[in-house]
Formats: sequence, C-alpha cells, structure tokens
Amino acid sequence: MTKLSVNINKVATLRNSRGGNIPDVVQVAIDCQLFGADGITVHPRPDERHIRYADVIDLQPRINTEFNIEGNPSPEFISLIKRIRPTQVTLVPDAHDVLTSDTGWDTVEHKDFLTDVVNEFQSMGVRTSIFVDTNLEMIKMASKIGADRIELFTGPYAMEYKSNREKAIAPYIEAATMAKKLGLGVNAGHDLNLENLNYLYVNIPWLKEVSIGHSLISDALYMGLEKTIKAYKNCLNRPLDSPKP
Ligand SMILES: CC(=O)[C@@H](O)[C@H](O)COP(=O)(O)O
Ligand SMILES: NCC(=O)COP(=O)(O)O
Repeated sequence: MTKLSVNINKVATLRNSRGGNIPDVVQVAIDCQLFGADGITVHPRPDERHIRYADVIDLQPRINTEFNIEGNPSPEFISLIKRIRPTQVTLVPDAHDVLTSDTGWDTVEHKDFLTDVVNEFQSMGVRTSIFVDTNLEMIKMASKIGADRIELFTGPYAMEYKSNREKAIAPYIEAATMAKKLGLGVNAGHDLNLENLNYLYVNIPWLKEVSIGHSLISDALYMGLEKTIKAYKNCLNRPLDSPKP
C-alpha cells in the first residue's frame, strides 16, 4: 500500500501571511488525518517562511499517523528531530534561500556527513530517508550510507509528464527498481498532483509513500480538504487512468 503523506507547509504560508492563527495548522493536520491522510509532512526551513519550529512541537502530540519531517540537517534541525523523534526524517540538501526544493543529494560527495546523520537518527528510532534524483550512483551510495529509504525528487517527472509521460517515468522506474534491489524503501515527492500521480503509482506500485503539498492544498481551495484527500488517495489504489484527450 502506498501511503499519502500530506505536506501542510502551504497552510502555514497562508497563516503567516496575516499573522495570528488562521488557518490553524494543528487543526488542519488533525483533520487531514481524519479525512484519510496516512501521514503528515512538514518542512521547517531555516527562515521559517511557512512551518515554524514551534509548529513542529505543537503538531507532534496530535499526529496519530506517520509524522515526516523534512529538512537540511543543520545543528538546529538535528536538535529538533532529537526532541520530536518523528516517524521519519527526510534529509533534503536545500540551500537556505531556495524558492523550493530543486535537487537531490550528492550522496557521494556528502557520504561521511550523511552516514553520521543517518546513524544518529536511526539510533533514536527514527526512520531515515534521503532525498535524491534518479541518478543510480547516488542511490547506490544512499544504500551504502545505510538509509532506510530514498525519496525520489519528482519535480523533473512532473515537468515532463504533460509532453511525454512515457519518457518522464522511465528514469524513475529504473531508479526505483535499483532501490528495491538494494533493499531501500522508495518514497516520492515534489510537484505531484491529481494529473500525474496515478501514472507514477501504477508504474512503481512498490512506492512506500508519496508526500504531496502544494498541489493538494491548492486543489482543496476548490474541492475542499476532505474531498481532495480522498481524490489523491484514490490515485494510489486504482488501475491506470486512460490518457486524457
Ligand atoms: C522536499 C520537497 O520536495 C518538498 O517537500 C519541499 O518541502 C517543498 O517545500 P516548499 O513547501 O517550501 O516548497
Ligand atoms: N517531499 C515532497 C513534499 O513533501 C511536498 O512537495 P510538494 O507537493 O509541495 O511539491
């Protein structure tokens, strides 16, 4: 079963835009779980542009599904993970000033650092996932580092999906097949939406988790959160959609 982890970063973006506590990030997380989300994902960035460290602390006792915290493992981030001990930590190589995540790790260059961080989090009982591109050498090294899972950065897949979905999915099938052979769990995320998600799932049915935020929260503005979450879940347990005309 491929789990849907709802990333609530953009709920916090809306809240922060006016100050105060509307929408209430914690209540949205509670409701996402009631509506069928298998997990909640947050990405507290150093500039706290959306999810704040304080949000992560407030969320922790209210998450009764899987709690996935993403981020670049700075000393502050590592301390947060030590305090929260979420279900999973996803290590992302983002620079502080990026608009959004736009690349996976160079696991070869950062092997020693990532090995230490993975070992530290695993010693706390936290599942570790490394955000990677479809480069097979990077995935092989993620396995040598000892990560439990990889998260495939699906930005390039989403970009190419509309023009040529067969070409878009090919490197992801190859990467996910390699990861599976190496004993790595396979997660996926970034720019997934109601148009491209089912094709990813049908071609890589052994996906453990997809984490989806921007498009899902945007869709909820039109469809409502409960209907939207059910629509995304439905993409993860049905045969291939016929290509849209
Ligand atoms: C790692 C990844 O691809 C996304 O989860 C990322 O967290 C999105 O970050 P923003 O919500 O800040 O765009
Ligand atoms: N890891 C991907 C994630 O959590 C959400 O990415 P997006 O759907 O906001 O692009």
